[in-house]
Amino acid sequence: MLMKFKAIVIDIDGTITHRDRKLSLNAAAKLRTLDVPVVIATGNVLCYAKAAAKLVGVCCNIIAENGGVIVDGFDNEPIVSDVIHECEEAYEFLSSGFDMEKLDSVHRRTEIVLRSNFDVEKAREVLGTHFPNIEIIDTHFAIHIKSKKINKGTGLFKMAELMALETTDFVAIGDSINDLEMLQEAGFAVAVGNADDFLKDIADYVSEASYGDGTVEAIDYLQSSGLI
Ligand SMILES: O=C(O)COP(=O)(O)O
Ligand SMILES: [Mg+2]
Repeated sequence: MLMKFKAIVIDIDGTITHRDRKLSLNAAAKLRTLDVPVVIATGNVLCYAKAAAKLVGVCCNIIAENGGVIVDGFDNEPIVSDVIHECEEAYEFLSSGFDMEKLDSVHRRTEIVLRSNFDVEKAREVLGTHFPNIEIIDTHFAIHIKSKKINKGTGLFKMAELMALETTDFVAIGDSINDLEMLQEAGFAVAVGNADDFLKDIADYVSEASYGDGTVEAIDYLQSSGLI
């Protein structure tokens, strides 16, 4: 029997936006029509993700800060992972040698995010083995200093529990490195056309179209194949 997936978990930047982060109206319109719940999973802070979810019209189960912050309902208290201290220490360690500009630091609770204006490879080298639980990732939209213990995959695991679903009940859609674990954890993985090659390699479906139009194409495919 054909597997019917019960929910969708979807990235924001690069997946329901254009290259310049403007919302893809096509993707928003498509997501709004779905009968299955749509969970937003993003590297952005919770208030940004909540506003995006509300405006797109999917609301309101959200995985923010790459899994560090999770909320199941617009007005509920978020679950916040206790991982910021080591990220702060890694940032302090690096900041004397690099010209780093923090983004959204007032609202960010579990990771440090930086503008993409410094040599990330070099920073990883300098970090070396000093912080074994910390990684630096580049989503093409920002640089994240984050705990290795947290990602959108661990976030999806918690969210699935909150929704009384299995992670394999989800279709996951994304575009970059911070979506990797989520796509691996989900029952069906979609990479949009602009996605990194390593994401396309592990995806069950790779859209020809890029950005928001890639999401529309993938959802059309899921619907016409009876997968959702
Ligand atoms: O926060 C980022 O760097 C990218 O955000 P995204 O996870 O919504 O693509
Ligand atoms: Mg993205």
